[in-house]
Amino acid sequence: MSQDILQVENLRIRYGGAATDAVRGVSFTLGRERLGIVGESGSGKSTVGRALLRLLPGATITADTLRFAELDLTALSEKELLKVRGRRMSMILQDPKFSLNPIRRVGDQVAETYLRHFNCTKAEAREKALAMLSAVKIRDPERVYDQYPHEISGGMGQRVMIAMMLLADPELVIADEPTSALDVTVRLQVLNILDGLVRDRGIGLIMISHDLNLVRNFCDRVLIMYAGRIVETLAARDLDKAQHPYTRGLLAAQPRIGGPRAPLRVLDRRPEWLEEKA
Ligand SMILES: Nc1ncnc2c1ncn2[C@@H]1O[C@H](COP(=O)(O)OP(=O)(O)OP(=O)(O)O)[C@@H](O)[C@H]1O
Repeated sequence: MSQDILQVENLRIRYGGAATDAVRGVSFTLGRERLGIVGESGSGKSTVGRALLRLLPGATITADTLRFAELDLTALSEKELLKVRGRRMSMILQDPKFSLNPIRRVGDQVAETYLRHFNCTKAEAREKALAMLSAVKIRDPERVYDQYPHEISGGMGQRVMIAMMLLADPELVIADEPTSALDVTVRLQVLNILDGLVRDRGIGLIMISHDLNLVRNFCDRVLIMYAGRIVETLAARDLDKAQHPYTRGLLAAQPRIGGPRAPLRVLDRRPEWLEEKA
């Protein structure tokens, strides 16, 4: 049997009312690895991520295959999805402000994730939540547990979100720009945590990012998306050897610190890149 955690074949997604598909025939597999998805804003990266959790109300999702472990994701009912989301598959978003409930204590929100999926007491869920807050390097978890979201910093909020998403020990984590709002030190800590999950627990990780340096250094493989399609798939270490002119354009458009001053490059876009492959 395949070791892939995820198999995606010919995934198409159209938002309600849109004239064209936001994602147009995307295919890839994910093993127990770190897979980066990069591309400019609007290329469809987040839409692919959300489609895997079927978190796209009003959008039409079709695929020849959309398989997560033994599950056919296209066939799951909403009730079945509730058992999968946050338990076997979870998504870390860029900004904790949109994901934490402002009027509930941080720790209660984390513990609730555990209570929802496991048959345990509130005290056990609290213990689990405190342990996970420590695991994401929150120094005083007891104090943070009792705080409200507005009382903690953005970096801490992001770690709380990550704790919440990892508490139920998921097999697949989709991280959508998880570190772009964080300062450099916290960012490294978060990447270390995610890296440890892949190496020690064998999860599959999808890292959605604009940051080519990040995916080059952190991921095993990279998918490059342009206008709803994957234009190139590469081993992350080979990113600089990319062949597709769009990927080459993305690489060339990165600002370089310390190099000679030069005008920032503008991305070239050609109509033939939009064409469907035969
Ligand atoms: N809720 C929505 N309703 C309608 N169209 C949407 C919605 N969300 C995204 N889109 C459209 O789908 C396309 C893909 O957007 P998506 O957010 O997936 O891109 P992205 O590559 O993740 O961009 P970013 O890096 O800015 O998040 C874009 O054309 C976008 O305008």
